[in-house]
Formats: sequence, C-alpha cells, structure tokens
Amino acid sequence: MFNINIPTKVETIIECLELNGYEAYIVGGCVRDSLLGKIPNDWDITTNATPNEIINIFEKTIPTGIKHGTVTVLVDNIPFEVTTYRIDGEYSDGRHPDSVKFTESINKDLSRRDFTINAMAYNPKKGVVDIFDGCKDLDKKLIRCVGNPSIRFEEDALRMLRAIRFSAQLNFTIEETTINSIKEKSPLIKEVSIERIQSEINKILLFDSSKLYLLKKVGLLEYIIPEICDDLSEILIFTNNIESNLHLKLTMLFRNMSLDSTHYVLRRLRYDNKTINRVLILSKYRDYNIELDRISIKRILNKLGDLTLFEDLIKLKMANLSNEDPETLNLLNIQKRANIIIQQKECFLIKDLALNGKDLISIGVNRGREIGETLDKLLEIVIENPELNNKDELNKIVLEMIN
Ligand SMILES: Nc1ccn([C@@H]2O[C@H](COP(=O)(O)OP(=O)(O)OP(=O)(O)O)[C@@H](O)[C@H]2O)c(=O)n1
Repeated sequence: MFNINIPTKVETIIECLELNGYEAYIVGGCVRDSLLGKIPNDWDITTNATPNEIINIFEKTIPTGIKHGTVTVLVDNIPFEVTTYRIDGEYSDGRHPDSVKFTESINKDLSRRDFTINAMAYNPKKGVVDIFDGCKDLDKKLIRCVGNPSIRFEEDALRMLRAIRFSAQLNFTIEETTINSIKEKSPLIKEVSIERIQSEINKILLFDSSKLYLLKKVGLLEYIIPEICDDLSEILIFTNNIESNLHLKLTMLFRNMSLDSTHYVLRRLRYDNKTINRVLILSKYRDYNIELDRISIKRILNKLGDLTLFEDLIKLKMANLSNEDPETLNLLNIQKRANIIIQQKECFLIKDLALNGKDLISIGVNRGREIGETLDKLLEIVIENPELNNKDELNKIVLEMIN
C-alpha cells in the first residue's frame, strides 16, 4: 500500500469528517503529485458530507463554491477546499456544469474527472482509490482520459489544453485515443473563455514551450493563435532557448510579427497591461544595437525604464546567438557596465534629474510643452556629462537656455 505524507491540518479535516460518520479523501492533483514524489500545490479534500453538513462540522468555514459543492474550511487560518462527491450535469457551454448532482459514491466522483492520473483519491486508513489505473499511467508517463475522451472533452473543452499542459508539466505522453479525440474535438475550444485558455497557454510556455508544437499538431493552435501557425517550428527554436519567464517567452513567440499585430494578439488573449507593455517594449528594442560605451547603455536604459527590462533585453539578444559567438561576450560586458551605472546611481531617467518641472517654473521656464522639452534636453546633457546632475549646474544651464 502506498503511503502519502499528508499535512497534519489536512489529516485533521479528514479525521473530523470521519468522526462525524462521513467518508473523506484527498483527491486529484495532490494525490498525483504525491505519488510522483512532488510537493502538491494544494490539498483538495472530497467527502460524502453535503456542504451544509461540512459547515456544521467545522468551526470556521467559507461557502466559496457552495453551488458546486465546495466549502473552504479554515484550520489555523489556512484554507482547504472540501467538496462533496459529485456527478456533474451536462456542460451545455463546454465550461460550467449546468447542474451539479451530489452522490454517495467516491467512485462516481472519480468517474467525472478528466485524466486517470487526476482521478485518484487517498485516505490514510484505506489507501489509494484507483479504479481507472491512474498509478499505471503515472508509471507509463501517460495522459489518458477517464472513460470516453470525446465525452470528457465535450463536457469541458479546456481539458484538451489541460492534456497538453500536463504533458508539458510532467513530461508525459498523451495516449493515442485521447490525442485522436483532441484532433476531432479541437473546434470546441472556441466555446472556452479566453481567460482559461490564456492560463493554460502560460503554463505550457513556462513548463515546456516545445510542447506548443503539439498544440499545432492537434489543430488547437489555429483557433488560439493562428498568427504563429505557419512558422512555428522556427519560432520555437528561439522560444525554447529563453529562460522560463512569461514576457520573455511571449516576446520570442511573437518574434516574427509586427508590433501592431503583437499588440493585437496580446489584447485578444487578454494579457494584463504590465505584460503587454513589457512584451511590446522588448519587441521594439530587440534588434536595437547597444554599444559598449556608457552613453549608449544609458540611452537604452532610458528607453526601457529600468535595469530588469535591460537584463531581459540582453537575455533575448543572447538567446539568438551561439555560445561561441563573440557578440555573447560583448553583451555580457554591456550587462556588467549597466550594473555599474545603476550601482553608481547615474541618471538616465527624467525623474532622477536634480531639477524637476516645478524647479524649472520657478527659474522662469514657461509652463506647458516647454517644461517637457527642457527636461528632455537636460537629460540628454546629463547622460553625456553625469557630473552636471546637481541643482547649481542645471540651474545655470537652464538660465542660459532661456536667456
Ligand atoms: N477541467 C477539469 C478541471 C479539473 N478537473 C479535476 O479537478 C481536479 C483539480 O483541478 P485543478 O486544481 O485545476 O488541477 P490539479 O489537477 O490540481 O493540478 P494543478 O494544481 O497542478 O494545476 C483535477 O485533478 C481533476 O481531477 C477535471 O476533471 N476537469
């Protein structure tokens, strides 16, 4: 019998439910990850107690998803999701079950789950409940639907993307009937909300971006990002080569697209403004030629706004080069010099000038556009002559400018 090390708080919840006459198991991802020797992200508990019964048993609960049978139980203020065994109803929108029916049977609850490796439950006294051979599939490194794949994907079309995400996350293969069914059902992905799709795409990119080729192979990519379908194999050489960081991966993924198209696709995929801005600025300066001299480095630091994006730009440029390429060494030296510029607090942004807009007005510069133009000129002077970045010197320069 397998033994899973369950956190004490989770064990307390299971024991409490049992003492009140109910069954309780940990279920899904935490069983899968524990059997793989990985630390689970979270511990989900499933029980035959109804949501009201769960609320009555525990001191502190939050009815987080009562419609779907989920109650959050707080143990020492740590939240755990406890869900009543359920059989889902029809998913007419391919997203949410129209109705949720509870059941008394753990086996029925496991039957409605997506993949065999996610359809196992565990109880410290009873061991692993594994009616779909999830353990065998873990050994064989296989992602296989529970029962009929077509039905599973019709219930929730996102599961097609989840299959590819798990294959990226665990480095597993997708079993043949499951993959054939994804090929057949791929148009159903159009029914799924873009937010859920984006979240899975991000995980694929971060776990193993090379698995995006599978997305194309099964026909899903043409519904999600058709713009990159044609030259995907070339794009992936670069995308796989860059560190696992979302905006770097996205910048590489859209490397053959114009800035306007990149912006359009990122908006369509509902990325947040911070991610969009980072990808756009990195895409804009990806081919910018940075010289080793401090002035050139400060100019690009100014365009990017901070050192982190500068480091990202260097990483992007290096990912396009071989280790032996002399440009690699040059880029490393540029990076070192940028670090020194930052350490020495040299000014490359208007906000770091020794004078601000208010100071300029008091010196006599006209309000409005002239203020911005003067600050731009001062910054250009200070980038070339860092020693002039103090109030007295800049005052003198401004007075000369306006007289
Ligand atoms: N579309 C879905 C989503 C989830 N599940 C089931 O609900 C469990 C929990 O789902 P989720 O938290 O999304 O994923 P995990 O399997 O826990 O994996 P991870 O935390 O690594 O994302 C899954 O294991 C699976 O049994 C499902 O059958 N169909």
